[in-house]
Amino acid sequence: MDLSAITKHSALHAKPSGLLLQYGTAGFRMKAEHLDHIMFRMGLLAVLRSKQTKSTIGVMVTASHNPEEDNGVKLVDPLGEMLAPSWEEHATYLANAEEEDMQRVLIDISEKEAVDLQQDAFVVIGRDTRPSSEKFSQSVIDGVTVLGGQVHDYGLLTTPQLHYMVCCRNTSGQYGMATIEGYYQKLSRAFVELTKQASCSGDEYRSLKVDCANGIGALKLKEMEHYFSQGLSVQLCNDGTKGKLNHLCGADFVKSHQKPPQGMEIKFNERCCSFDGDADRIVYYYCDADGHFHLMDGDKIATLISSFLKELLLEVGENLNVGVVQTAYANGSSTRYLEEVMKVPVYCTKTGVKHLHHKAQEFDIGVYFEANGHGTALFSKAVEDKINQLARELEDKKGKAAKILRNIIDLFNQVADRKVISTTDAERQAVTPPGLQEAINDLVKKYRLSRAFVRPSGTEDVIRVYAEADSQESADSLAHEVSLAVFDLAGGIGERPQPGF
Ligand SMILES: CC(=O)N[C@H]1[C@@H](OP(=O)(O)O)O[C@H](CO)[C@@H](O)[C@@H]1O
Ligand SMILES: [Mg+2]
Repeated sequence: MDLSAITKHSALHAKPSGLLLQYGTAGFRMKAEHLDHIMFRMGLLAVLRSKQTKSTIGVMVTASHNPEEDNGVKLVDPLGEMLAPSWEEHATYLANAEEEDMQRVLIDISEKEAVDLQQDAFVVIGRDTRPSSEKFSQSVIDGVTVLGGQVHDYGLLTTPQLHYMVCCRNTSGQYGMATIEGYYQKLSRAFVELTKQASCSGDEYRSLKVDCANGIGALKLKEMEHYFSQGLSVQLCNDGTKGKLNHLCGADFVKSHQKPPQGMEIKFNERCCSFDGDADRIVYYYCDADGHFHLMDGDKIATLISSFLKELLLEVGENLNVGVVQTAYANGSSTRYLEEVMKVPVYCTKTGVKHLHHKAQEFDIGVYFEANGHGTALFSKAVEDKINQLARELEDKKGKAAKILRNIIDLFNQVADRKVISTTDAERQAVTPPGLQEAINDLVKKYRLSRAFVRPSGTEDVIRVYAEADSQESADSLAHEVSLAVFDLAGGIGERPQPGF
């Protein structure tokens, strides 16, 4: 380690004094103006992680669904998973070190993790379309190079694409080619094959309106469109030519407001979907003949995927262990349906893809989705080998089902992201401040089929309130009452919460 070079370069990316940040639900997120030092330091950390794992590490510059003025950064571990929890702690430690402590902190982390400093390091970088992202990826590159690491900057990428690149590079191309071309080829081939195998493949099933949240999804879908040939026709809305990133559009807006995004006109039965700012969430929706809006969120997607997989497995005659993983934000009726009707075991983890991903790895096939549209299906290596073999050996109906399963495996990009209020029981119960959980319990009792919980966000400076009940009015009213309890018991500031949003 050239310690004097590190000190010199670090001073060019100086930390605002007194600023303390934490590696949260999905990395660091903040107003962009406070983040330059974090970018440089995450470049340094990525080199140490790369040396320790002797693998390529990814760095994604994005703040996903947050407003355009924010930015953020997350590290991607060797198999495309989110950074290991112990390294999240190192990230927070390094992010908060004062300038004069930088050398000591880097040495500390290297010693704790037995990093061989002589080892080569390789880091790949991607970024979203925020105005601040390009400059920030330069700061990451500065951090990587000053510690002697090599860099490949992929430039503009979606988060799932960066995860894919990292996995390809660390599996010597077995997962796919580590190029944008390789990504489009692998996914579109599986998709086109699947549409040929599907029983309903008329034209009306092949068009989709896509709300791209005015973000990176628009650029990348435009590139990918050509690979679908006749398989899919997409119409892009909110493609970034006019509107602001994530403003009144995108998956987060559609999910939390339960209405269509601005900038998209929906006709009866048109198939529509929304991405978020880094295109790692998707939610689907349509309007019925009466103009009513129907959202197919992560809960619904998980239910559809797991029932489809179970049907195919029954067809091929394989009895595999399929599980679904959700968070506390999953609607109670989806959990009941999965457990009682589908007879699928359902598990609840803390918010954040890393927690769901980890749990889903325990199954032969683990389907996980956050209600907001983050998710995928994971197939164990043994299951993947078995399905490949069945697809080769079986014929007729069984063979067809095995081939469909084979294409589904390729289509799901399986590499994944792995204060005053504190919570327990997968965040469904508030432990502090005293009296808050009791107040919530009393409010929930007033409504039928209701649930409610609160937790501090890990990506924004807010407390999130969740409520469900047997009608929209009851859910809104419960949400309002719970937010008042939070305001009163957790020291709310500013105006008291108003009903509705
Ligand atoms: C309720 C909700 O949607 N929370 C989101 C949000 O985290 P918070 O910690 O709630 O701010 O952003 C995360 C990253 O995108 C996502 O994984 C998570 O599901
Ligand atoms: Mg995102």
